[in-house]
Formats: sequence, C-alpha cells, structure tokens
Amino acid sequence: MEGGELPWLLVNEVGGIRGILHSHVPFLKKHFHLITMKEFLESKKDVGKKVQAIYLWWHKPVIDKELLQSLPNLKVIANSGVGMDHLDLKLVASFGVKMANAPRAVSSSTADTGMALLLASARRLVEVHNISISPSMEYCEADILGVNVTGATLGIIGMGSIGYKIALRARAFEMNILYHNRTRRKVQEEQAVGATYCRRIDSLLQQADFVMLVVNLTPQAHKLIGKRELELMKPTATLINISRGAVVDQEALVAALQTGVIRAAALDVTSPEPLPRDHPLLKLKNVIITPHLGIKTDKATYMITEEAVENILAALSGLPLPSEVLPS
Ligand SMILES: O=C(O)[C@H](O)CO
Repeated sequence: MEGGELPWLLVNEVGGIRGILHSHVPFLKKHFHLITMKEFLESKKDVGKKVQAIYLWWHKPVIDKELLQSLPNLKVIANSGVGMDHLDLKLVASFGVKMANAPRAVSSSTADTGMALLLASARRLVEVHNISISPSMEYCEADILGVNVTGATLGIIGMGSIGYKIALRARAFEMNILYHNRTRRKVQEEQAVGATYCRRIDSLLQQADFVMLVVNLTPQAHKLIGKRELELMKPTATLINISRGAVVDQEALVAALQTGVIRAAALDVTSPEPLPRDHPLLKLKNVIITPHLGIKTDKATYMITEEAVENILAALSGLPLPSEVLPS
C-alpha cells in the first residue's frame, strides 16, 4: 500500500478471517496510511517508526513486548470490541501507548446475539432445522418440544450496557429478569426493565430458567461457572454464554450437559476459539455453538471502525479519547 502524509495505521490484514473488512478500507484510507502486519514484517521492521496507531481487529495482531519495542512512535491501540482481555494493558501503558475500545458500537448487536441464542436454544431451532432438511423428515413430537420463553426467568450475570440491553429485550418477551453485577444498578434503571438484583450469584442460578453470561473476563471471572454452579442450576435450565469461553469451566459444562444436570447450552464463545474438531461439546445435541458472532452485523462492524477512528484521531491530536481504557 502506497504512503502519503497521513498517519500510519497498522492492521493485522485486510480481508481473511482476522483481517478488517474490505468495505472499511476506503473509510480508513481517508484518515490513515494503512500497513498490514505482513507488509510490516516484510519491511524488516524499518518502517516501525512511522506507525502511530494500531487497529486490533478480532484480537489481532498479537501485541507483545517485541512488537511494542519495534514501534517507537506508537501512540494508540484501538480495539474492535469492548472486551480487552486479550491485551496486557499494563504492558501497553508502560510504553506510553493509549488504548480504546468500542462500547458504543457493540452493545445492541451483542445483546441481539444473546437473545437469538436464547430463543434458538429454547425452541431447538438447529435441531428442527436439521430435521426439516433431512431426507426422511421423520421425528416424534418429543424431539421438537422446546421450553417456554414467555413467563420464564432470565438471570443475567453482568449488567453493563450489553446486559442491560438484554434485559430490555427480555422484557418484551414477558420474561422475569434477575441480575447480578458487581455494582447494583440504580433503582430507576432496575424498574425501567423490571429487573431484580441478586446480591449472590447462587440465588440467581437457583431461580433462573435461562442464565446469560455477559461479564468481562477478569481474573475473578475465570471459571466463574464450574461444577458447583452448574449443579445449583435447575435441570431444566439453559446456559447462554456471550462473554468469554474462559468464564465457564468447559469440562464441567460437558459433564453437566451429558448427564442432564442442565437442559442445554448456547455458546457464542468457547475456549479456545474455534474448538478442536473432536471436542465433546461439538457432539452434543443440546448445545448450539456460534463462532463469536457477537457484534457481527454489517452496521455494527462499520460503527466499530468509526468508533476506533474517532479514538485514534483524538489520541493523535492529544485530545481525550472518547472510550479510553486504563489498566486497572
Ligand atoms: O468484546 C467484544 O466486544 C466482542 O466479544 C468482540 O471481541
């Protein structure tokens, strides 16, 4: 890609599985000279001093000490999503580099993904689709019986902006809503979506028909849901994870799904992603897995790039970043 007077922005690749979408490139090129990781590495890194910003697309490129050392004029890293668990925030900050995420763009589309998984699992959409396209189309009624969403209790663990938007959607489905969050929401906010606060996760797990995980992956959230927590859930309950795979003890989840400790799981995130093709979760009928679909709509992904550009331009002009993330 040819250069100009524009600031240099490093991206993992254009297109491909881990590359920014081709449709975003004209917009990015209005503001930046783009350089891909491949071009950067092929340049024997001597263009490193030109790079002022990195746009992380689906957690790539990997930001390590070696990369940071080879980019002496790097000012900012913008992330294409809200979760920053793939970045060593302290390491990045120690190089004087600012970081930003994209909370504005992600919350509605991620909440939609959560609700889509909830509905699909409740009504066994993948199984019934497979029956519908099978040559014989033979099935018994029991094979397609789902569970009710209307009137069921949804337990949301993690009531940030995504969790709250899930509550808004669940209310329209006439669900009872419980939530757990480190900080309790204001009473007016709870009332607006009809959500009841559970100080203890255990009590939410015991009451919910659907448990939705929406927490950030912090050290405290690692394997937050393990054997003990799964055993607290109702045998008719469904676990939905749109957070991070590591929030669930996957071995315990497989056992719980195989032995009927819980009814089903719908997972947009796993650990690792994707799972090895022989992983037991891929063989279970009561599991739906999607490939970290999260925000992936044409509009939301574009909004993420717009939010990233806004943050990068602010950092390069020495202005406050609209969605700066600081190491805790
Ligand atoms: O963190 C997010 O916003 C999504 O999961 C993409 O990583």
